[in-house]
Amino acid sequence: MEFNHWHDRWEQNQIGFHEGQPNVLLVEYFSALALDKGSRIMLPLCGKTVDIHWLLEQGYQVVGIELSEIAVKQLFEDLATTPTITEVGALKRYEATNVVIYVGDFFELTEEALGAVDLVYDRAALVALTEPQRKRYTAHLRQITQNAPQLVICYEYDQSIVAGPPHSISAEEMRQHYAEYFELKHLAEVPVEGGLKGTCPSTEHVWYLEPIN
Ligand SMILES: C[S@@+](CC[C@H](N)C(=O)[O-])C[C@H]1O[C@@H](n2cnc3c(N)ncnc32)[C@H](O)[C@@H]1O
Repeated sequence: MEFNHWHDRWEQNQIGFHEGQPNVLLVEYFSALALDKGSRIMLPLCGKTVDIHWLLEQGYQVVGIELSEIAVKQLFEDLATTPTITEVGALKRYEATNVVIYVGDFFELTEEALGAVDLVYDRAALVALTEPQRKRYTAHLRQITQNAPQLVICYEYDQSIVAGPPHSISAEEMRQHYAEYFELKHLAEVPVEGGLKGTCPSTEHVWYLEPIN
């Protein structure tokens, strides 16, 4: 059912979540992480985000996973590069210089297929999922990335006014998923201009999750 929702949205081009420019909070807060050039950044549930272009331009490697092959085909068209396509278990692997994107269900992605990751960048991934899925998602993400640090951008608002996705993620929920494994650094809270979906007052939050060793 959830899969159909996202496939339908891509087929009908109902992708209001897709930003036509690099995410402003990514651009503002990324440099503070002082990540070495060439580091490998994972984008779960990546869509065809322009953030991938921006990260590549900054000299990073990108690995992502996205359910919709429509999105992944459009991403490589936008990147103006022809990927090599192979099959890896239940997933398809699109690869070009410095970028690997898996097509399929995030929960099918293994640690072996993913490879080493220096940072997870989660923009609109956690918020895309229902509460039971979020518990599975955070556990699986931690496992396949071996608790790599994360930059997380998510929304918070009164979920009784607007139904998700995007779902509202409170600080308490972030702690429930991650506080056992990471120090949670709250980098910013920014009001969403005009409210969520143009109606509901909302804030966008930026978190940095630093692994506890
Ligand atoms: C809200 S969008 C965000 C996309 C991207 N992160 C961005 O910022 O534009 C969520 C994306 O997750 C994808 N998705 C949903 N469930 C998924 C799953 N189980 N595995 C992989 N991708 C999934 C959807 O197709 C959709 O493109």
